[in-house]
Amino acid sequence: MGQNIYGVDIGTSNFKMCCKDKDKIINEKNIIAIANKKDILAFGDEAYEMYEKAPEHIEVSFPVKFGVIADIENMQTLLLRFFNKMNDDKKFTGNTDFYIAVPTDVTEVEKRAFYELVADSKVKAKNIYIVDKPVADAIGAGLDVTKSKGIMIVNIGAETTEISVLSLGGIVISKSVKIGGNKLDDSIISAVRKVYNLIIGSKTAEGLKKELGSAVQAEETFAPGFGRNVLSGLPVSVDISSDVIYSAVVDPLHSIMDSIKVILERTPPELAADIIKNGIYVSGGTSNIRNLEKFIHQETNLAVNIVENPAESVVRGLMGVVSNPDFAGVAYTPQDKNYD
Ligand SMILES: Nc1ncnc2c1ncn2[C@@H]1O[C@H](COP(=O)(O)OP(=O)(O)OP(=O)(O)O)[C@@H](O)[C@H]1O
Repeated sequence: MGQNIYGVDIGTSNFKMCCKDKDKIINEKNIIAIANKKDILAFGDEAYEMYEKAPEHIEVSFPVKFGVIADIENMQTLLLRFFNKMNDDKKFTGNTDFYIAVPTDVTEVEKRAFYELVADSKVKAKNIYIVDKPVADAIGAGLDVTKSKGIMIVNIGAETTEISVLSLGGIVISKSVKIGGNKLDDSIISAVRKVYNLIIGSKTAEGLKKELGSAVQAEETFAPGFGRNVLSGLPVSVDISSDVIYSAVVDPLHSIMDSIKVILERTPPELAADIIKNGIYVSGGTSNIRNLEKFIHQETNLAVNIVENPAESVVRGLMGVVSNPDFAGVAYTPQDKNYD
């Protein structure tokens, strides 16, 4: 009988899982495709291929909305599928412990749902621990969260941005706003329709964001956008300008900036001094957008550190908690926090 330890970061757009004994991270779309309301056709990246393309009898859905679990049954199925994939579909017979990253600025019931998801699932976890997502995020960024030093970490995901100030292994302030990469995609869809009379899907918008997106205005480049012309109704390909994409993404980025400024204003002065010295740490998939560092620096005058491989920072941090005894104190059970 072996024992293995898994870390999970259940995001709105992406599911991330790692395992202590395997040098492997699963990072796939958190999505499931079900036919005739009962047959699982595909999950993860394979199901995402079907998104916005499937006929009526196939439902392709994301079970997490705005960072919280909206569809427990499908999320449990996905957890088990990803767990089996991590184990190469071989039956694992030993003990399994789970470390789950949980957002902080949500209700206790919503937090507890993450615990129950794993507790009630067929992964048969022996022990389940919770780590606050911003704490795991900072550890994944390579920071020592246990010191009496203020750390500001901003995670810009798909539907939420979590802005937190940490010290001594705990959260001093944390605020979650419902703006992330998906808002940028929606904004691109509207702009492309307005400027080019072109209706595009969300996958095309996401592709344009990755290819042309920038948080500050940069030299104009073009990429093809495939969609349907509003007037003729016919499918067409149009060369989309990076200037149009920039104008679309800058508004939601400014809204995120406003929330960062609010948290900076509320940060106790001694911790603010540490943030001035060390800068702001930025993670989450959306922090991959070009020139974000420059944009946040222009707005705050603070140094900005974009975390390496920012979408996987939280799940890396969970493995940091497991492997470094100095971080043992940041993991807890619902009983410890009385949200039982
Ligand atoms: N190169 C890139 N440029 C811009 N955005 C990107 C890039 N790569 C990924 N993204 C965006 O990152 C987002 C996914 O990030 P992440 O995996 O951190 O989110 P999540 O954890 O699923 O969401 P949430 O934190 O809201 O629950 C998507 O909106 C995606 O389009």
